[in-house]
Amino acid sequence: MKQAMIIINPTSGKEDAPQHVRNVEEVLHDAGYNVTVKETAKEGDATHFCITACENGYDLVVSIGGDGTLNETINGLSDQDPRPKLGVVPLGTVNDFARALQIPLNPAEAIQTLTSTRVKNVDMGRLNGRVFANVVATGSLAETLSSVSSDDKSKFGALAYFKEGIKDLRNPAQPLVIHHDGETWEGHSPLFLAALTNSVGGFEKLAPDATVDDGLLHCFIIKDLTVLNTITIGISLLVGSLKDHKDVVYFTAKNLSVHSVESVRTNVDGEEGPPLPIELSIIPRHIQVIVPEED
Ligand SMILES: Nc1ncnc2c1ncn2[C@@H]1O[C@H](COP(=O)(O)OP(=O)(O)OP(=O)(O)O)[C@@H](O)[C@H]1O
Repeated sequence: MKQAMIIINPTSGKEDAPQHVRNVEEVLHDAGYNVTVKETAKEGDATHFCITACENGYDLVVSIGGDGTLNETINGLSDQDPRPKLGVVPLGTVNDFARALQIPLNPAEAIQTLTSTRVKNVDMGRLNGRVFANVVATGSLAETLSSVSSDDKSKFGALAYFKEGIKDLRNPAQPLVIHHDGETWEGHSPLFLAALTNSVGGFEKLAPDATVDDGLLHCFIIKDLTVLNTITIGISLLVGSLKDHKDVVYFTAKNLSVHSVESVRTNVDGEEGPPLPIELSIIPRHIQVIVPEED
């Protein structure tokens, strides 16, 4: 019999993960899986559960939670061989990974897609020793956006980031040095983003050219943030033209590093990451993710 592990974070999003578990168990059981359920109690649990699943030859791991739980799950999967397939039931407040893969944001619909026969080989990013699935952000605005509360994200969706971002106008941009593919960008920036997928912070058109298997980091440097350009940058973010904004530098890369003479923090897949310096690279088409059948 095939083996599946369900990894569930009971605190994700609206904290309604436990009520979906029975449904996931039933769907997977009907599809011929023997199912083990593991509930996380703290940071790092999802990674450890996932490593155990790999070591015991599981065929499928399902992450039920937000992008943070997903990040921990892929950190358990990434260095194992062989690796189970990954299923995702998005229950967080943002769910960028599910948005990028057209996995339904409605949990009941997402659960039905777990038996889909369609699988996509998805790029992962490496940041120093860890792996990420969606985005790395750094700079003062990234720090401010990290402090957006789950309550606000649930209430206002992606607009919660605008609400918090406006406050950042008071903070000075930080000095960053970014090396990529033999080039260097040096200057002050309130925000540097490296995205693997089109959806960042729930903004599905932030990086419209990014596909989950293109082998590229899509990078944006905001050069300046003023009252006036916050509005125009916000509009470009919504309509999918951020890379063309006059105060934005855009490039793609397979490897890059970011340094600063100041102490600067990062945000990785929506959770606090390590401080600078960071080295980023792509692991192309690394994880097999179950995605909905094509229409
Ligand atoms: N039982 C638990 N209690 C508290 N925190 C937990 C528990 N289990 C896991 N965590 C931590 O919660 C973090 C956030 O979880 P997750 O991303 O799934 O939810 P979210 O923050 O509501 O969603 P989103 O990232 O979409 O906003 C994870 O990175 C994990 O370390």
